[in-house]
Amino acid sequence: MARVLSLSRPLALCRPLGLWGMSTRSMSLEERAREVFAAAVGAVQPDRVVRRSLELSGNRLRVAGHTFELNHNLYLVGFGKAVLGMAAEAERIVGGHLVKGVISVPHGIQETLKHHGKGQMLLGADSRIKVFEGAKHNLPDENAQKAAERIHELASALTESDLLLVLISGGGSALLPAPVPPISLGEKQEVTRRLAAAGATIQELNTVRRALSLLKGGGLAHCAHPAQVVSLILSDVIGDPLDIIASGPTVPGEARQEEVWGVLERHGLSASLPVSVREVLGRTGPQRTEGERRAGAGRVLNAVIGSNGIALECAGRRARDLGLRPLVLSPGVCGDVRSVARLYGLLACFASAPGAPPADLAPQILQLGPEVGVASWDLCRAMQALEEGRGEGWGATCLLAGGEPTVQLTGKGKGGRNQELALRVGLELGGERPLQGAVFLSGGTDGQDGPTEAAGAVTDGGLADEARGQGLDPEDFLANNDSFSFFSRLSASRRLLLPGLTGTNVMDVHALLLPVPPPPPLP
Ligand SMILES: Nc1ncnc2c1ncn2[C@@H]1O[C@H](COP(=O)(O)OP(=O)(O)OP(=O)(O)O)[C@@H](O)[C@H]1O
Ligand SMILES: O=C(O)[C@H](O)CO
Repeated sequence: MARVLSLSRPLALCRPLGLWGMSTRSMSLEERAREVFAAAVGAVQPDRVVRRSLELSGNRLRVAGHTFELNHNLYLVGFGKAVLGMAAEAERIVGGHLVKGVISVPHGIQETLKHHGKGQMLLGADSRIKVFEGAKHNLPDENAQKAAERIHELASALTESDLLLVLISGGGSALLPAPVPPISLGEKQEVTRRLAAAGATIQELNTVRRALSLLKGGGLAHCAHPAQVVSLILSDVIGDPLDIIASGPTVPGEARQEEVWGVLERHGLSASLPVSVREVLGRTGPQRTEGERRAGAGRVLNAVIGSNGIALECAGRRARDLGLRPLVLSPGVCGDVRSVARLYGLLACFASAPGAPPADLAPQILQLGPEVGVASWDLCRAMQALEEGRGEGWGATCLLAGGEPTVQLTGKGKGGRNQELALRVGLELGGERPLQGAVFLSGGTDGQDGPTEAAGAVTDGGLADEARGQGLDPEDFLANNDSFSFFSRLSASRRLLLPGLTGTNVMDVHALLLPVPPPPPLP
């Protein structure tokens, strides 16, 4: 088995950002929600996650509890949206031993990071790492394929005394296209595009990609054998599954043909595949011998160095510093934004009811759990903590969650899942019995929500009245998936979350700030 590690104790490095030093008492709940989000994003900055995972002392490199000898035998490859910043930091730490490197990063990213003043995420002029930009619009293209070829060449030339540092983050699949011959890049693009359009999940999409690629599904580790491979992974998938993140190029495992065909059939592609794809999928027998597979796997260390869970833990720390009572619900929230919004609305009612919460609330909350990827156990734990919080004398509770809900796109408006979720939660909080003071924030940690310049939005129960007072009907905007236009036109955009491109991506962060409920009315 390849060694699989998750660095789950990053708390010493949760550094507060932003309005640090300002008296927390003078901050509104909305300001605190924004600070908590900034802390979540700060905790998973590419340079920071690499800094806390690589420790060089003399010629010894320590990674995730393992030590490797460096002797000008280090090579580096990487692919993903956050990889430029990861590579810049890695070179600062181990550059003295680095022979050469190749990374594949999104089209235009160097210019964008420069423009946003993120110089620490750029490589120096004398860098030994060659940068390829490609995969415009997150689709594999010829530039990304060239990068994949260089990465393939570099890995294939390594020897037993070499160490290959692999930097991986979300978006890595599109940035490392190496179709198994005779599949052409165009054919692979077509299969991926059709699967995505048919609504395939990232697990399904990457199950197919692993089977059609030379480098995915452990292919890169296989090429690098007999060198030692160390992968540092910034996860953008719920549950941090190593074989799915960027399609697992350093996670050995044979493609399970039935699973691949199952996905293609489910999404109506199996009867109309290109001949080349059929041929590759029809090949029988293991493509690598068992001995090769075992040998390769033994020299691979995969370490998750940044994830939504880590971002939430650090956000919780910051919430505590800001006088809030942190409560992490789950880093695995998924499902339709309508159900997710309903869940947060119900949890807010549960927390805010004067005296004991109404008896019918807990069953309704538990019933929604499976639809939104949250285990009953986590919901029970959260409800218990909310009840206990009433007697503890803390200020507001900051309920934190993360993940990647989905939006059913039926309209033609401009928006993103975070803005749509925030709008829907705002309406829930202002429902039949408006909840006073509760604030909700939803933001994409990459700083970009859908095709908009915002990361998300902050709302509360006063949203609907505020909008109607300005002649805006929230329901009309929702019906057209037009949440960005809604928030742009409302109160001079003050509810939008606009951090700019952050250079990282561990999916979305949700923060529901719940003030202490009023005491029950006197009998
Ligand atoms: N008008 C809209 N309203 C709401 N959601 C939208 C709209 N247009 C696109 N989206 C959603 O935005 C998402 C795509 O945007 P984005 O690139 O931020 O997410 P992503 O593909 O998951 O990328 P990443 O993982 O890098 O965040 C999809 O979930 C899509 O449904
Ligand atoms: O690159 C990919 O495959 C997705 O971002 C999931 O990691």
